[in-house]
Amino acid sequence: MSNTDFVLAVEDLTVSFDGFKAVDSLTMYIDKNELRVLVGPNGAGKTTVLDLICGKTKSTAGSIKFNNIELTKLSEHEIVRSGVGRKFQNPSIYENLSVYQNLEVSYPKGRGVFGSLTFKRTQAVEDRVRKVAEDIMLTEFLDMESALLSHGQKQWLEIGMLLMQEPELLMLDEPVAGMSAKERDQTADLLNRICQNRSVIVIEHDMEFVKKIAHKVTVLHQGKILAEGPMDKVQSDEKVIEVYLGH
Ligand SMILES: Nc1ncnc2c1ncn2[C@@H]1O[C@H](COP(=O)(O)OP(=O)(O)OP(=O)(O)O)[C@@H](O)[C@H]1O
Repeated sequence: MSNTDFVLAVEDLTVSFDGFKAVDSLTMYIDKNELRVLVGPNGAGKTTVLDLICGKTKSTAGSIKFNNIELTKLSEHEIVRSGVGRKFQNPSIYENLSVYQNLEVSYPKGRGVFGSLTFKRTQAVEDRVRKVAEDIMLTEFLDMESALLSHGQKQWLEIGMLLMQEPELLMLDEPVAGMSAKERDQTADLLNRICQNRSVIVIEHDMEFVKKIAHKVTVLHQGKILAEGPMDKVQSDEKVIEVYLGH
């Protein structure tokens, strides 16, 4: 069955590593402007699902359709160009560049990191940098060297660098790890803002944070879906309590 009503349709997705199925016949649909959170015990397959969607890992079977384009046949670069952004756990920003420059180099038609003499700082780039800086709460820090930002601000900057490319699907792996309580709240607000015009998939263990952001939660266990639905329903699911929340 091919479904065209979803931004992302994952169907019967499987990946085996030497016979071990890290993701096992997974079927999941993500709506336009949905914020979905993947939870589950260590080793459940959460990171592997994101690796499969962004093309870092190739599937053994099944399909991943993004706006009805089959992603399993595309390279990582082609997947990025099709509108999928992925943030890994550790921020990978250019520490010696300013916040402004980090955002600027992330603009799809912007200059490369090593600079291009022909690059002109167009109004479109400037406008986009300022809009994204506002979204990620770094307007006051645009001229600051990025190395001087707090850990949380570096995470936001990396989210901003992805936003510069206007992805239609953004995937974030444990975005609040290592953040203060205040930064977690600010990140929840940030994610609630950015999913207003794109879909977002977040992997997260902090259930208080999940409550603040999730439209729906998918609980993975041994590469399969154990439960899926709104947070309150998932939280009271006996199977979920037994294998995950009760620990
Ligand atoms: N490239 C690989 N080769 C072999 N095994 C792998 C590979 N990638 C993942 N795995 C295995 O697949 C399983 C799922 O791992 P994954 O990292 O997706 O889990 P997770 O749910 O993200 O866990 P965590 O919460 O600890 O990050 C684990 O048993 C892991 O060891």
